[in-house]
Amino acid sequence: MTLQDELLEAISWAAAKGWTPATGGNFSVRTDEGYLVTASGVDKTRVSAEDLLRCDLDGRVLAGRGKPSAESDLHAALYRFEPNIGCVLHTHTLASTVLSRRFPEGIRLAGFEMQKALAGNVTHDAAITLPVVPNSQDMAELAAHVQAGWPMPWGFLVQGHGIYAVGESVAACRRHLEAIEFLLACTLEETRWTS
Ligand SMILES: CSC[C@@H](O)[C@@H](O)C(=O)COP(=O)(O)O
Ligand SMILES: [Zn+2]
Repeated sequence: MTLQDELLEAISWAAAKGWTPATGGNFSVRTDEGYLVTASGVDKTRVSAEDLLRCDLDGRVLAGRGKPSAESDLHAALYRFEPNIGCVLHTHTLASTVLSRRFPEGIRLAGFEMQKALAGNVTHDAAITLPVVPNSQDMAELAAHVQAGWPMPWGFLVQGHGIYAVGESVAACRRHLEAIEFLLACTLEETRWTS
């Protein structure tokens, strides 16, 4: 399968899960020349190859129709920060939106078997933190918030906004995104018990 097809499949998968409401979310994969990213404002349940733009690592459009994602420059920054990042998947989910507002200092996870789906974790018996960065419409500012908390090997949450998952490949990034979403759903449920 080509990288483009892997990306399109990942977008359809995330959209089918209901993680991209009202055109929310953006998605990219690293290429030889930079990255391939979703166009801005498209319905992620109906994305096709014509809705992807080719960009260089400075975020300049090399080819493609329409405008790149409003958050394309953040994708570019992530690829520049870490040469091992091969894919960036961003979703707007209920749990990530609510919990990133409730816990802006980061979301502590401990005792979940699913933590092992996040690279570098081999046991449930560890406390890890999912970073949360303040939201901004200015991608340079948002990227600076992310850089200040780097490294973030699985991704991060943007406050009141959603999840940015990263991974070495599309498959690894999908695993991180799904694990983060599952761990957040568990945490949201537990937060309800205790509040
Ligand atoms: C529909 S609100 C979400 C947007 O503001 C943005 O955060 C987003 O995820 C999608 O923007 P896009 O420009 O389509 O990539
Ligand atoms: Zn978004």
